[in-house]
Amino acid sequence: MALLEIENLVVEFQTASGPFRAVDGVSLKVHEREVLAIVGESGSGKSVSMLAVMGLLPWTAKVTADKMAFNGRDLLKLSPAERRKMVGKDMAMIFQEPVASLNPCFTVGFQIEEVLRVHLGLDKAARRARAIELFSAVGIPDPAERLGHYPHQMSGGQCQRVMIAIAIACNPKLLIADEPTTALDVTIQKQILDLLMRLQAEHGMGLIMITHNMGVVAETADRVIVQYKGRKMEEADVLSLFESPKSNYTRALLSALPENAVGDRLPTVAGFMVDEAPVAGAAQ
Ligand SMILES: Nc1ncnc2c1ncn2[C@@H]1O[C@H](COP(=O)(O)OP(=O)(O)OP(=O)(O)O)[C@@H](O)[C@H]1O
Repeated sequence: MALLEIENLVVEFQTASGPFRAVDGVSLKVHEREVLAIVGESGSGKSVSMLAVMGLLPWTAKVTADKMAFNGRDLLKLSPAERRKMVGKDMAMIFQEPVASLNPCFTVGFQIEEVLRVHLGLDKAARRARAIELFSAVGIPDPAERLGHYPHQMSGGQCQRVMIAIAIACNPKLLIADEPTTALDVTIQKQILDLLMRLQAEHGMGLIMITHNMGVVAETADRVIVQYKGRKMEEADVLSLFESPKSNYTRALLSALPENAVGDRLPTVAGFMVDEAPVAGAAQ
């Protein structure tokens, strides 16, 4: 049984100019301990499809699917209260902007301890001990002292480590990482990716890595979904995708890697305003 199984997910937003379809019939599966990358350019519906799984979209979004099941439970039938119990505990998400994702009004210690209180019901002493343990696990120096800091007192990389600590606090079965390194310095990006991969392996989590970076895909993923304009264009294991991409869009993404630059001009993904059909089997 897949950990997460989605069939024919459609997300439409009500906008002033009428309905806008951000996700158009995406299907995917993630298994325990598997790393699935969802790759595609900005606006291709990567974040919206995962926010739909988490139940974190605004009321203007209409979410429909033939199936949306997590760990054997039908997400489409869960009450809001049941969903809240699951999100942040069994499935967790980290975001692109770590500083903005934390609440500036509370210490990072309060924020992680609140997750431990709400989801696990730990008492004060146990919460503090576990928070220190989690901060150490994600490589935050002087963890006991750091618990008393506010987000603005920490660097972007440190805040992302805090976000990761919060996300893994309840040992989730599935972690969704939405461009987790994009907002960070290049030097820090690799450290955060390495940390995520180490934690994924240690905890045996399923991991969905949302990215527009093919380098990140190559370093992390077992399987890849290529998304474009809300549709799944191609799905393949990571080696096949790099060695023999089937869709023209995937080929264009790969040829747009900076190492393929000629002279001082970076390659671009051009000419995809024309619609390309998904490759056979991608729509499943
Ligand atoms: N609340 C909203 N109301 C209307 N449209 C929205 C809303 N949220 C997202 N969208 C639109 O849905 C589309 C998909 O957005 P999404 O954030 O999923 O893209 P993405 O592939 O994750 O890109 P990025 O890498 O830039 O985050 C975009 O065109 C976006 O403008």
